Amino acid sequence: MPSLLSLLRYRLSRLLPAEVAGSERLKLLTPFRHPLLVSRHRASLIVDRVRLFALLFAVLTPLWGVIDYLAFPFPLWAQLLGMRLLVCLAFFSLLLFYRDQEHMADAYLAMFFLFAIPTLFYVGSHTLLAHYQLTDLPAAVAAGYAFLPFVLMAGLALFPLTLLENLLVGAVLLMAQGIAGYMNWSTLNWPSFVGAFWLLILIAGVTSLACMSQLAYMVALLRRAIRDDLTGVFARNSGQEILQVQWSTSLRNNSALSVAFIDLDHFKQINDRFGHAMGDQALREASQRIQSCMRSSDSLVRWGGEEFLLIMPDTDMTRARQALDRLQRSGLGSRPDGTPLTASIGLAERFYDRIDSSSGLLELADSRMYRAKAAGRNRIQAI
Ligand SMILES: Nc1nc2c(ncn2[C@@H]2O[C@H](COP(=O)(O)OP(=O)(O)OP(=O)(O)O)[C@@H](O)[C@H]2O)c(=O)[nH]1
Repeated sequence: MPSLLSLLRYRLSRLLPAEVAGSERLKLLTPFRHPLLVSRHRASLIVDRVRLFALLFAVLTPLWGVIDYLAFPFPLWAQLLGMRLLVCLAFFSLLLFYRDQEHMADAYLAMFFLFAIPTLFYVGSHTLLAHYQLTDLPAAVAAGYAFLPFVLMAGLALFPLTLLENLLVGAVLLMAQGIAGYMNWSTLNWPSFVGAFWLLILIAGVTSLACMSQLAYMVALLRRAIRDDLTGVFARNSGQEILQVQWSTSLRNNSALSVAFIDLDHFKQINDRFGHAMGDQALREASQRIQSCMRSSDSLVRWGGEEFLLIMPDTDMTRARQALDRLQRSGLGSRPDGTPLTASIGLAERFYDRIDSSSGLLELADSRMYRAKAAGRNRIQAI
């Protein structure tokens, strides 16, 4: 029995892409606590997909007018064409003029526009079609208008969304379809409508899986691109991006921003005496120790070989100093000979040091780190 249970657990765990680490799996469920870079890249990917969708719809919507012209009497086809041209204009405007700032709020707004435009068209076209008694080919073409929610639901699969986001959008689409049926907007008869509604629910389920697996691959690829292989903390390139974002945020919110350079002391000796593998182990342990003392909003970056940058948003000099004192007390691990591994730390803060650029803040923290080295190592230099 236990072996059956463990087999089941194993099989279930294999349903998720293997690239996604255990701790990352929760990120597939809700958008909360996504790391800054994941949110930024996800937001810009979603807005790019919205643009792709908008281009596709902007081109296809007026083209369908030819079929309306062949199937429907005048003035129905002309009224529908008028609506289609408006929709085309709205999609082109979304494609050309929507500006995103790599925030999830922008991504949600872009998706809202993308889905609102066809929804308005859906309501408008059904209101119009309801005034005509259509039979044969015109009735068959009119039935096609009922399938727009299916196109939207399936199109959702293009986006890297969490389960919660997907359920919310899916629920709105299902609700809209339900209301359309209740108000008799649908061009389908009741039995066909109910069958179609079930189909829409099934598509919603498949779409959720597609969205989550897209997100899973995005998170995994991003981790590889932005993380340092050895320690798992942010690599230098992503650290520079994070610093830029945090600097802009601190300017916008008029909030504190502290950065600290942490350089391990006499690290070369570990490599020279005990070998590179032991050096690697010491680097991994030190980075874990630093991370365990940080807040979840702080970012740890491996800036160079044995040098780390700690970025602490919303943290003034006093609180940053307290955090680093705590780190020094808890230690950075031990060297292979059992003696403590120490670091020289240079700390700078935007308001306290009256700094007006992110590069100035970095330079000051770096120069203070060198002063900590010169003053005898294993210390924090904050002035
Ligand atoms: N094992 C290992 N060593 C590394 C890695 N990256 C850099 N190093 C080593 O880190 C050492 C840094 O040496 P130094 O710049 O002289 O610094 P230090 O010995 O810590 O001396 P101080 O900073 O002055 O206290 C070099 O021996 C590098 O080879 C790495 O990924 N793994």
